[in-house]
Amino acid sequence: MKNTLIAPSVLSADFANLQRDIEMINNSDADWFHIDIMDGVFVPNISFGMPVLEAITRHAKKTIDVHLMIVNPDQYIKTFAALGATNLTVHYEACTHLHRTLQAIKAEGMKAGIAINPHTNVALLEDVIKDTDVVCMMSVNPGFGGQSFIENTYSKIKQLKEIIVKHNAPTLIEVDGGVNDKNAKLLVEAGADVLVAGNFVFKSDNPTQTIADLKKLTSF
Ligand SMILES: O=C(CO)[C@H](O)[C@H](O)COP(=O)(O)O
Repeated sequence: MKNTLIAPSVLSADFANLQRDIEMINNSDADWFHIDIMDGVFVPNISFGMPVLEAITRHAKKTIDVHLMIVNPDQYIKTFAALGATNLTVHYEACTHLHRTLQAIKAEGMKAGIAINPHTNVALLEDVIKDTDVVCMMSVNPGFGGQSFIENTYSKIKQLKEIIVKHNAPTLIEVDGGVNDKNAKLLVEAGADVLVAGNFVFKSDNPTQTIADLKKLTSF
């Protein structure tokens, strides 16, 4: 039985009612809180920073999956560890010494993740895959929620899964961007382990039910 992990993206939450939305996730079938940190440099958007993350982790009762869409992520590893991040994911495209960055994340007691943009070939991860706990595969261009899913993601997942199996790596495949009820099962069949969903969850009439439906749809 495949137990797919569901990670609602807080980026799409109602920030005027953030505690309400955090409690919704706490009480739902979701597995992770997906936290999108954007600096306005690596991506053309600024989301939120440490004060908001501190407020989230004060109330969140599930895995805190932090996705850094920032330049110079090495500068902030200790900060996010202190704020309670469970997973810390950096962008391949933002790291000069990626292997060292992964080691630094683990040294702070966090799971180490690598995110790749739609244009980045998964083969570039082969030499660090055994050191990687999560690969966050962007299925939209990073920076905004509510974008359309990029279709070649399926083949990238299959290619990445082959690399993970070849190296007997502990790596989870997380898909981030444009996930919905139309592509979720196909993504899991291609090899995805974790599905990030922002707008599909938070813009629905009943986010709790939407999460439950996604979980049921992808656990088979
Ligand atoms: O990383 C992100 C944007 O850069 C978001 O997590 C991603 O887009 C999820 O939002 P949605 O499900 O609405 O696409």
